[in-house]
Amino acid sequence: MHLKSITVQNFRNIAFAELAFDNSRQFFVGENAQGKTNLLEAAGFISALRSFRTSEDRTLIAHGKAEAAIACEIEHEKFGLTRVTIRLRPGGKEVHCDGERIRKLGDYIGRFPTVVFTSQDLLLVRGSPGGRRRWLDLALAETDPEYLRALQEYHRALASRNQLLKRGNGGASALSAELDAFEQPLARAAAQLAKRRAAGVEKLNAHVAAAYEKITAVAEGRAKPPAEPDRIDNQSTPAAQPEASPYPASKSPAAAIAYAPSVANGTELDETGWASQFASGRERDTLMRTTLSGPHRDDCELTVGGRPAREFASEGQQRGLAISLRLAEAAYLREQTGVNPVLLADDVLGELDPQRRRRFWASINSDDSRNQILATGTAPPDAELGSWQMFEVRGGMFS
Ligand SMILES: Nc1ncnc2c1ncn2[C@@H]1O[C@H](COP(=O)(O)OP(=O)(O)OP(=O)(O)O)[C@@H](O)[C@H]1O
Repeated sequence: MHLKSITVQNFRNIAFAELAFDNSRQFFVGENAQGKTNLLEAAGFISALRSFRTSEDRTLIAHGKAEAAIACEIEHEKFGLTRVTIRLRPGGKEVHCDGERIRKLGDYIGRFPTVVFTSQDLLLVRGSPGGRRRWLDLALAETDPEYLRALQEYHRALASRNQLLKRGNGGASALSAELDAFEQPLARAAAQLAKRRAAGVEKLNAHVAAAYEKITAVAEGRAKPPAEPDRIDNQSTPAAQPEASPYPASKSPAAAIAYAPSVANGTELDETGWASQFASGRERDTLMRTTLSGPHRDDCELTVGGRPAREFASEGQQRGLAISLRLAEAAYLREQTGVNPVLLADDVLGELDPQRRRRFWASINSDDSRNQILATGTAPPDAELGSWQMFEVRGGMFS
């Protein structure tokens, strides 16, 4: 899809901006705190009706204003020319798509995919599991309405179960009838989530590996196993040298993502299996006053050269991996929906070393589909990155 225009009103520090985009890529240049990210945030809002920076919609409304608005004209692979308008008020949002009021997120999410690249993406690699789960949930929810339904059902049932556990009067046996009632939908949704996450991550993994290989000179090959712990010279044993590997270095996967469910055999459990799983955790959960395991505690394991990226990858590799996750997300969305997402690159280019930066752009440009890219920076892009439609941003004004 292609954003042909965007109009933004009372959105953070943007009082009013009406921007028409040509068929090339758009670059927003300006000093810090001028409104560059705010514009990308508004553009990204059309995908899942949420900001990529905050879950608090009210913070998006300009100080002292009653409401904010975003309107986009989109050239879309499936729907043709489409107009989306969004009004944000402290009490909620109102969304229209070609004049039709959207009432359910499930009827809308995934129609207009965007993928955002920000400096915060490094947290996908280095941060806690919650960030990776949110990333995965969004990619899967945007491509699979059943996934979104299961996710919503799971979180509703989980919140009710936790509320009950917090009250906790009388221990697990006293609560058993009520727990039964909440664990039924919880188990149904958990079985769906685990199965769909496993399948989704497997597909994403192929894209992560391909993207990482494209943007990284895969000279890293197959990493050496760690030295034996009782050797004080910190040398690998001869058997652990790379030539002992049964795989040629160039064939070993450089980067990978794997589903790491919090319940080890979670992907094999059906609804009944999950129900007994939750039931068996009642004593412990009542004591701790919360549900300690389940899909809400899942993670994704990221590796480079077969080793956990968080502990062993270099800073450059971690940045490369974070960007690969986003490129993989874009490829996955395109593969699953047939719609080419708009890429929103928020000042990430400066953070990559020149070689990875070149490869990043080459990997995007080599794509048959040539995604539209809206990018920001405090300085104009290098000449080698080709031509852009340039906008200067100052105090929430665009010229
Ligand atoms: N609700 C709001 N109402 C008015 N202004 C706001 C609101 N929320 C944020 N701002 C202002 O928006 C500005 C930040 O804009 P933005 O995050 O787009 O910066 P930027 O141009 O991307 O800068 P950087 O290069 O530092 O990321 C700040 O001046 C901030 O005070």
